[in-house]
Amino acid sequence: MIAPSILSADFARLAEEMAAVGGPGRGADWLHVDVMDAHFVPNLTLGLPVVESLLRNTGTPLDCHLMIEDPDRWAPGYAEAGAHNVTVHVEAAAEPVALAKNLHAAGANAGLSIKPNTPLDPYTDLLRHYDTLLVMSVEPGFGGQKFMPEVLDKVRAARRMVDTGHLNLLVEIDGGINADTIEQAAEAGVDCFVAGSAVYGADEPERAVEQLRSRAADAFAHGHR
Ligand SMILES: O=C(CO)[C@@H](O)[C@H](O)COP(=O)(O)O
Repeated sequence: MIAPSILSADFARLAEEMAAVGGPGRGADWLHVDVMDAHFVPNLTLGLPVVESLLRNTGTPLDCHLMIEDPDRWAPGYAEAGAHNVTVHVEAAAEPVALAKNLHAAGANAGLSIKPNTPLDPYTDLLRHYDTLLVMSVEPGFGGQKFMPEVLDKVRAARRMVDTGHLNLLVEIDGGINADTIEQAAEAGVDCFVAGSAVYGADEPERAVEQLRSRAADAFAHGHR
């Protein structure tokens, strides 16, 4: 799956930018929306009122990545608004099990994200309550950063736990994904790739999505033969 990150889109033309990457069946599978509060990360983007408008203007499922403090308080609002997947950071959530239950009760899938230096091991039991694991492959906060291949060990570990039935979730990766880096991520076992600058920085964003998808599919098959 490919989830273009609208962080790299033109914020004055978000409806057109979402349409430019297509939708289910042709183009983007999900649209990735980075919510940043200038506290959990040193950047400020958008919040619930904008997400509500985005939901009214697209049929593509929204994948909301909350890089915010106190997600226990704020994340359920994104689920109630109709986001398909709401991801919170394990480093910020106070009661992640209760939070996942609240997200499910509000009708969304629950995602848990880990920063590059956060280990996976302490959270594997917790992940049984989640539908998505978002492995950050850059320090969260900004688009256009360099991919950190060292996080792929966490992807491989998560993939093994999914393939052996210990976990039941999608493995997602975010940060520095482009035509050069997507193959190693796919070989490690990623299911869903977030890409911002590689999609919205391309001359033809929808074509960039399809190129990423085809490279990932070939590499995934290669890594799991
Ligand atoms: O969450 C983030 C950044 O914190 C990402 O979703 C970025 O939007 C990815 O941008 P690229 O690295 O693909 O340019």
